[in-house]
Amino acid sequence: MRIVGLTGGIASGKSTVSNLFKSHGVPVVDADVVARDALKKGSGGWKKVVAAFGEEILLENGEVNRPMLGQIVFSDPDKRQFLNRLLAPHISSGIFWEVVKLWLKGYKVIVLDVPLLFEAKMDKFTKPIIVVWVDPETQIKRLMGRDKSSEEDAGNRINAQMPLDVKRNKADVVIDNTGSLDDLNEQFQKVLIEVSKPLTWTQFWLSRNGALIILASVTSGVVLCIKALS
Ligand SMILES: CC(C)(COP(=O)(O)OP(=O)(O)OC[C@H]1O[C@@H](n2cnc3c(N)ncnc32)[C@H](O)[C@@H]1O)[C@@H](O)C(=O)NCCC(=O)NCCS
Ligand SMILES: Nc1ncnc2c1ncn2[C@@H]1O[C@H](COP(=O)(O)OP(=O)(O)OP(=O)(O)O)[C@@H](O)[C@H]1O
Repeated sequence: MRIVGLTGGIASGKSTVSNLFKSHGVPVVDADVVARDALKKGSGGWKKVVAAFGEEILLENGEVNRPMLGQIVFSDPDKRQFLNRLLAPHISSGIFWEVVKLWLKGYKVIVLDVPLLFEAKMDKFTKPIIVVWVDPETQIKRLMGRDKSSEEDAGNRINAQMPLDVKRNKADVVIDNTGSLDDLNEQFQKVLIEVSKPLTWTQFWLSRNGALIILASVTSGVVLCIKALS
């Protein structure tokens, strides 16, 4: 299986590119969705966040007040690192299981849409790595437009990530999304051809057996736990 990395800056257009992949039948694992699940009321991530940030971070219905938590962590790098450390194991295991499910369904190509692919060092599991780039003026304009946020809030969110130019230099493929949606679609069609090329025999062997070894390890771990508990 080919695991394609899709990343970029906040509001650079990753979800827009993800939707193009999905509309062409390529499944996408969206790290933002996984991260949202990891913060759902009662989950392991939720418990850690409530213990760390206090019950004042909750809405009346017990869910995390996301805008409030966002205000806190995007204006304070230490608190953001702290939140990242709390949620990272839940997000990476959530992504792992989504990948396993798609692999078991027989998909040959899947896309991981992970805003913090480089920051979280998940880039080593994906090939090729696609970076969706936009120029800084367009990025802040689109971010403020989409989230109805102030220039200060949008700037804080942009500065919370590795600079987009640095990400661009680490990419195997760059999609420049500064232009129109038609421009984006034109670039996407070339990328789609590239990522749909069959794997070489070596890549195929490594991906198939790598996944089998991981599955076997997880299964034997579960069996050992059940034996130890019984
Ligand atoms: C702080 C939270 C509650 C704010 O929620 P909110 O609904 O306002 O934003 P949302 O989750 O939709 O994220 C929007 C974008 O912000 C950026 N972003 C999110 N978390 C982070 C972070 N920790 N560091 C830098 N950028 C981030 C991403 O580009 C993301 O696409 C939320 O972002 C969160 O739980 N973040 C920590 C989990 C995480 O690292 N998510 C990114 C997945 S790799
Ligand atoms: N080429 C384009 N022309 C005009 N608007 C665009 C273009 N591409 C994306 N947008 C708009 O810009 C905003 C940001 O795009 P999108 O949500 O895809 O970014 P993202 O990288 O997924 O953001 P996030 O990191 O927050 O998840 C959205 O409102 C989207 O509709």
